[in-house]
Amino acid sequence: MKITLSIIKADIGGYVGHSSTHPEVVAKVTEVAQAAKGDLLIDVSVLTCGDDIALVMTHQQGVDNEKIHKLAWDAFVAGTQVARDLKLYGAGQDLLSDAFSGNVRGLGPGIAEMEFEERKSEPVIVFFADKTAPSAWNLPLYEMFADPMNTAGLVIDPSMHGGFTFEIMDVYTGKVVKLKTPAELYDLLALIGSVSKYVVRAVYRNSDGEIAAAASTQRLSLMAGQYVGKDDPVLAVRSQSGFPAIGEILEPFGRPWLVEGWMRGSHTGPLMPVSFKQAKPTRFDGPPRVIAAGYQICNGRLVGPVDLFDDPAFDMARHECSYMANRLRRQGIFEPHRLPPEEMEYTTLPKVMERLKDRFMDSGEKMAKDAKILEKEDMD
Ligand SMILES: O=C(COP(=O)(O)O)[C@@H](O)[C@H](O)[C@H](O)COP(=O)(O)O
Ligand SMILES: [Mg+2]
Ligand SMILES: [Mg+2]
Ligand SMILES: [Mg+2]
Repeated sequence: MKITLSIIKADIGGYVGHSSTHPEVVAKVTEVAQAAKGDLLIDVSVLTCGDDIALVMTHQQGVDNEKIHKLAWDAFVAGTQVARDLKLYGAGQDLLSDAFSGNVRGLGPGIAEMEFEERKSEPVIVFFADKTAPSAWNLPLYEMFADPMNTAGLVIDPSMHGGFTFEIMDVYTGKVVKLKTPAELYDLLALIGSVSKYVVRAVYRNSDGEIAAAASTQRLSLMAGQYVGKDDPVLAVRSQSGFPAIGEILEPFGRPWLVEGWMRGSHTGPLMPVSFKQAKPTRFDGPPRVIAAGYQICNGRLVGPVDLFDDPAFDMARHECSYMANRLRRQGIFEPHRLPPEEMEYTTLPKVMERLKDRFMDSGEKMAKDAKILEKEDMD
């Protein structure tokens, strides 16, 4: 049975500020999506992380389907109305357009979709993060699908031994390139290590071309031309029997690393793996959070979710994140905690620079340097 897994997410209003969602808003979004069950949708499950809501949907309409995208859009529009009635913060924040036009791509919401033949048993993990960018998935996807020090199955399991192909997107041009690992591993790392420019869009198994993972790659600031909140990405990963085991997929999150986002989308911070209940970024609007929702898909039905980071085995990672957060917060507004100027292009920082530009005067340094050059030219 061929099914499509579509995850479409948006921030349509925060409670309180940008920290969480309001139950009445989530209930409205759920109600609209549930109404399509048995007709357009086989099943739907609603997840929240911070101030974002994700619709995890199964259906048989294929990817980029207008009806599915419109359903998600309508659910978010209905939820926005509830957020407005409650005067929640940033009601309708990620709905960048007044009207739906064929596809939610480019309209604000994040999308991760994949179509596949449902296996005898189909375990899937949906990761959902708040206060960060799609590039947050670059490092863990590399570890899950290309690093045998993380994923033992790459060495031990014959069905994974052929490796995986990564589809990488340049977020500025929208161009994509496919790189095959292990053969092109170093080329892959040369690209995805540049997290502000390249993001992983999908991963495929080399032996048969089966899709293994799909991620949202939408960069809100590039769509809106200014900072309107962080992208807060989603990622779907298929597991077991020729794909990495659940434990291999979760393992990268046990050793925290730094991602971009956090306060005002302008800082570097650790990505903290948390339970559904702890997905409320409060300290300095963070640190960035990620949840992992496990499902077994049964004839399209989403059996789950299981809260996979609700596990004491991730306590150490959470403590480590708090420790890393303390160390970084000591830097205050100074780089490298605050992102470099190129990354601040879509925030209000350029406006400050513009206001100050005419106040820059020649310093004695430059005049002295110019005088030395003239002196040298005269002597020559
Ligand atoms: O990045 C943030 C929100 O991101 P999000 O809505 O989760 O995409 C926050 O840190 C805000 O930028 C910050 O709280 C300031 O918000 P405003 O007062 O400018 O709305
Ligand atoms: Mg928000
Ligand atoms: Mg958010
Ligand atoms: Mg956001």
